[in-house]
Amino acid sequence: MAVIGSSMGLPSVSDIFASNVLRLVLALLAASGLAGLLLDFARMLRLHRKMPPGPMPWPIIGNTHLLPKVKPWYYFEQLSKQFDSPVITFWIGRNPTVWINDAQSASELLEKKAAVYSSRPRMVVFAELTGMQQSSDPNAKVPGTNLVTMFYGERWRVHRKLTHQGVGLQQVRRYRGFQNDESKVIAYDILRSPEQYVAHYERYAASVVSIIGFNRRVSSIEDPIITEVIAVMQKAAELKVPGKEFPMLFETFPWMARLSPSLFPWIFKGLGRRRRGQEFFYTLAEEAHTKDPDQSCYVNDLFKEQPKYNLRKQEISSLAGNLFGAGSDTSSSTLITFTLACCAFPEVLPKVWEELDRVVGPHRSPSWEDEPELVYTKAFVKEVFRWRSVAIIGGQPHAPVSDDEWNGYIIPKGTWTQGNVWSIHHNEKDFPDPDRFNPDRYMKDSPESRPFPNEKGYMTFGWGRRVCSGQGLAEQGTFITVARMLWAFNIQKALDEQGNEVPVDIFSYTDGLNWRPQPFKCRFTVRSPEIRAAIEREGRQALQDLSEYDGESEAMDRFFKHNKQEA
Ligand code: HEM
Repeated sequence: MAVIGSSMGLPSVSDIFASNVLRLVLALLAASGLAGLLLDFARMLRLHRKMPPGPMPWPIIGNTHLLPKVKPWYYFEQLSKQFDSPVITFWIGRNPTVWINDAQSASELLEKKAAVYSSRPRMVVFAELTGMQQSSDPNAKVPGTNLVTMFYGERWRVHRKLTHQGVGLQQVRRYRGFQNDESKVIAYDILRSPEQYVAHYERYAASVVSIIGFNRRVSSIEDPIITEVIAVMQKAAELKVPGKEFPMLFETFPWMARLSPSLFPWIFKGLGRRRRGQEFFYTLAEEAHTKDPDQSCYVNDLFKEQPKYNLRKQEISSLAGNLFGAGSDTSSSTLITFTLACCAFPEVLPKVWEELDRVVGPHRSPSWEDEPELVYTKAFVKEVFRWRSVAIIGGQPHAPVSDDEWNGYIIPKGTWTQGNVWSIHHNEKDFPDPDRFNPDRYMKDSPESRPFPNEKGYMTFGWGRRVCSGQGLAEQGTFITVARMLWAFNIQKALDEQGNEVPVDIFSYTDGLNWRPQPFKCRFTVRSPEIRAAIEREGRQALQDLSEYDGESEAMDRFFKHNKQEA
């Protein structure tokens, strides 16, 4: 019968058996997939109950569907109010992330328990796929390369120590001379081409770290280190923000990262650029070292330390590159924010001018020695750091090295823990009328001053053991530059063709985790003929003094020419 059936086009017994087996296998696969999903969702629900409050997660996608397209820090501030808790949990895919929204909780968790919150979470895209890796174990199969993303541990300590040898608090006083000179050049440049003020700030910031790192100044706003590197940093900072473009899939299902890169060309194209960037900084370092191995600069120190710490090529590259990556976009964006604040809040200027005119006068610009007497100017600088902090979600996330507890809630080991600096600096309780730029809140006896959990009164540079390595350099440079710009110019809104002021928007910022104001026009008017003469005299002298750092980089020319050809 079976033979007859088969010859008539009916399935044979073996066919029926095979298709039943296939169905069974498929059913088993589906059942085990479903069981896995249910188990995973049960894990999510269990954690949801134990962790700080937040919206109910869905299986697999968590709360991802709730994420706004851009600037999620506003949304997390709202969530914190909605759940009446300064610390909230938000599920990005299958992973819980914790967002800290006020200064007291940030201080309790990230400062007082600095030893616990000293690590970084696993970052599949930004550390593993870029080839940087995160292990802090020097004997790991694939050790970490960059201190910014490295897990807390032995290798991270070596990188942190080396970075501090370059830009630590003890070191940065030595840089005051050329940092001050580069800041004088900003004022001189703005006098001559005020419409390019952003490029002047960027040149200044890049030049300071370039002298520290490579003993070579960045003398032109056309230098590719500005036009290319800062642009790449801005793009990378946008991608790192959880939102529409955040490569959530890889973080949620890390195994996907092992699939062929050709399946995700849009992501891997960007990562390729980043890899080339890593080679680029090594080439620059090697060039500076070969030119003058005895010259005192950071990369020469790194080459000296290389045998002691067994530094790999990629590590030298990342240590040198971090000066630009972490230090140039952040410092220049802070100065752009300062300029916006002057345009939007002209009423704060007369008080700071009164102090600068009294302490400094019109015949020379402010100096480091004036600092103790420039009390209001220092309050002004603090308010610049607070008002629109550049690292608006505190840079990279922290992660606890062991399970932790906060207010009876659990925060498991390795949890992505982010200080929402926007919310921290925008809290009415600590900073009444927070969108108003108001240096008075940093004056001790002012009725607008409020207690804060740290002495500085802001959390712009992060927390605990991962606090910004370049904080001293950035604070000292921002102080001298803001003081000089305030002394030199009346910075105002631009005028249109009819002579009316063009309004500025204090909410119009870029979307990256290092944000800056969207381009806006403004007016720089020198405050007096005596001040103009002083800016010109000091600017010329500064350029002369800085000429010892002038020089071309063939490696850089080659790299950017090659890149242009490839593009
Ligand atoms: C206004 C300027 C700057 C701001 C607002 C800023 C802010 C930050 C923030 C918020 C972090 C993360 C801290 C944390 O995880 O708790 C950070 C880390 C870091 N910053 Fe800065 N930064 C600035 C300038 C600089 C400069 C000039 C350098 C070096 C030349 C630098 C080097 C670093 C490094 C190496 C890290 C990683 C530290 C680690 O993970 O251990 N930064 N910065």
